[in-house]
Amino acid sequence: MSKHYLTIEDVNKTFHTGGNTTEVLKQIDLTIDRGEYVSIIGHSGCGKSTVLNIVAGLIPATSGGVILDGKEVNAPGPDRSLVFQNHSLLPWLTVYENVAIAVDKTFKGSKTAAERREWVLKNLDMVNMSHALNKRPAEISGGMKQRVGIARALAMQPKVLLLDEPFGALDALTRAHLQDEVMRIQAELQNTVIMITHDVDEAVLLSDKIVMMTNGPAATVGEVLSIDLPRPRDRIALAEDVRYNKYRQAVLSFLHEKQRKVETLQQKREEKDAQPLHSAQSA
Ligand SMILES: Nc1ncnc2c1ncn2[C@@H]1O[C@H](COP(=O)(O)OP(=O)(O)OP(=O)(O)O)[C@@H](O)[C@H]1O
Repeated sequence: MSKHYLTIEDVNKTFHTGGNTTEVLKQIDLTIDRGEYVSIIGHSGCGKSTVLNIVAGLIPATSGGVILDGKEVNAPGPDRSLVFQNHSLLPWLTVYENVAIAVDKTFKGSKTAAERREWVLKNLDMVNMSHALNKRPAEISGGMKQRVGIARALAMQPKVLLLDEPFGALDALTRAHLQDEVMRIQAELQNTVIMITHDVDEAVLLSDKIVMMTNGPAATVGEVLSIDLPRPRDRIALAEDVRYNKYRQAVLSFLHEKQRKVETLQQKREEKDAQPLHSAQSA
């Protein structure tokens, strides 16, 4: 058995829709240790959310599988919490109630009502939302909603926190602020996190490891980069840091230069394959 906390093993995913077959993921292999913060980065549509949804148990892999803490994942479960880019709070419930509903469901048998209440308050305090307990989602900003979503996910004490572009819809300042909060919380709780992002700086700042995916169809893991920067990390100080800039450059180079080379090679191969047919037609 793998010694890693989470193993994604030879995962392939093909979608069949309306008579079309699309091979989205091909042979995804990835190992993640307990407490690791892992980002997945790759061009739009390559299959990042599909990987996350498979780990969440929301969709099955066509072949291969996911093992979390020694158990195969084949359905959603409270051991994995998912936070989406567009917060998914229930609009008719208050901030407090949105977290309480998840806490009550998860801990009904193991915590008393008073303990559950305290736990909800603690998690909302952790994301600095104690001042808005009785507000409804429509009355708070996008960044605040996202904080409540993160508090709700953390409050369930999942084995793995799955973040699908959690800061994607936020303005730059709110985004930076929330990234700092997530780093602070991570330092305290040592969660195992898989985060999808399009933002190279965000990936380097937050991660222990960056997984770079190749372009689809049939996307796979292109490279895995370990980010060996000491924590706590300070964005201002890091902007001048040679290692930080080297990591940043490595990700940019993968996304823009290496991918282009692969695409050019593919294009040349396709053109070569098409040539006899083309010559025969024009003859
Ligand atoms: N349920 C589905 N049925 C058919 N095709 C799907 C389904 N879900 C995803 N796809 C296809 O799989 C591919 C990968 O989608 P996915 O959302 O995983 O990519 P992504 O890398 O997360 O994209 P983005 O960065 O734009 O959010 C896309 O071509 C998409 O159209």
